[in-house]
Amino acid sequence: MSAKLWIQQATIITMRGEEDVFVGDILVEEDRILGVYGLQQDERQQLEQAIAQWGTIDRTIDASGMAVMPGLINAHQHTPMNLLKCFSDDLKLMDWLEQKMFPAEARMTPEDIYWGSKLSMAEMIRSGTTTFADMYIHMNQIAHAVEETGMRASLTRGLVFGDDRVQERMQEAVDLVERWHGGADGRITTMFGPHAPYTCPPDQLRAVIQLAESYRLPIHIHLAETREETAQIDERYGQTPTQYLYELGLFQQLHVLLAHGVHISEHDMSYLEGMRGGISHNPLSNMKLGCGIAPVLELQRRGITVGLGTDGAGSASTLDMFAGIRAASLLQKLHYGDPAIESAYRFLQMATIDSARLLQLDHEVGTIEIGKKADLILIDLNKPHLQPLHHVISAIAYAVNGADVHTTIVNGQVLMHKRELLTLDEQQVLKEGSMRSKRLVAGL
Ligand SMILES: CSC[C@H]1O[C@@H](n2cnc3c(O)ncnc32)[C@H](O)[C@@H]1O
Ligand SMILES: [Zn+2]
Repeated sequence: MSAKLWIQQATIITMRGEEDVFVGDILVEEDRILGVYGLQQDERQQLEQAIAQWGTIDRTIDASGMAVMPGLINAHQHTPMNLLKCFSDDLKLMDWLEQKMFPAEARMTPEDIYWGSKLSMAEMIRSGTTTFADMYIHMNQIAHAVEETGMRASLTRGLVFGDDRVQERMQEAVDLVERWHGGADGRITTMFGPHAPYTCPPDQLRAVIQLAESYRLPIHIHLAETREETAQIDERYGQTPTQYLYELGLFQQLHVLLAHGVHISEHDMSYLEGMRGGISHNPLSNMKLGCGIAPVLELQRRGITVGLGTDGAGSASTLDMFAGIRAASLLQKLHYGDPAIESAYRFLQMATIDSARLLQLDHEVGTIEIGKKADLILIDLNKPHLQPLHHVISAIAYAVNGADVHTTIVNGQVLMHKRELLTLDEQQVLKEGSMRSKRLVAGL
């Protein structure tokens, strides 16, 4: 249960500035950070006073030899796709979707979605992700899984149009929003989710934009993932995918979470400049599907927020955001042929506070600050691949793996401690996941 938690003697990485790294203690009361204390004498006195006022303490965690940082925020995911991981690799996006994913998804029952999303949540909690943005079907099941696991999530009913079930799908999107926005003690928020320019014709896209505007909620959509998408949208509408969304008015009022943004030209960027929201960069998925390298640094130079996601495990094969951070950084070094092109710290920001901005949660999570939600991870640094520790930020960006996460806390609740999952029956999740995945992929 959330109550009074004292994290002692950690290397605290607040993500409020590159130099804001120090050894100290954190007090958590209920769901929020009550205090952050360094080793200076006055801060020690403040800590002692706070502890004295508390009286009883529910839990102390000795975090010496560990780093504590804000939980990672995966800005683009399809959680149930963990059931479809590593069964159909080495295909191009459209072939992979049409020949493998869509047919497997057509077999998915609500129970499959529930267990597939729980499998992803187990993997995320284990690897230090505390919040994720999800776009999928049967979202009620995912919301229940979020409620039970204690994670924080932004949920979206993905809308693929192309048959006569448009109204039914729109209604499901509305039902999700009405039932779950602000649910699970405020840990769940929602968005509207037209899937992509190539699966959403103009009339339907306009209808979703109107809906989102009437609910004052954001939109989550795939954009400009492949060259094929650019060619297809050009053929249909004589526009780039970014221009297509711009001309439909997507960027006028709404906060928009764009997934991928790989094929965005200099000219396209002028459509995005000043937009609310931004782009989830998903380097693992982009590399695996051979999509290309997103112009991350150019977008950021134009003031467009770029956060970090994995995409579903069906394409990324892993939900380990530390692998995503490393990939994002190495890709840009390689792309520019310049190892100094961007700092390690900047990529950690993308996975924390910048992703939080994309989910409109930056007032609550993404940094360690008094009054913010206690979404924290402890990383065990006392390992051969992390020692000697010259520079903790470099170690986290280039050498830490999800398996180094020792403790995961969301909303003040400890979800994993000493690598034991506390809100999930891991054996049951593994068993259900493996059994269900066999049926979904049989013959595909
Ligand atoms: C209708 S729910 C979401 C939908 O998105 C599909 N999907 C998974 N990964 C990607 C990707 O990289 N690009 C586009 N669409 C993707 C998933 O299979 C679901 O059908
Ligand atoms: Zn996706």
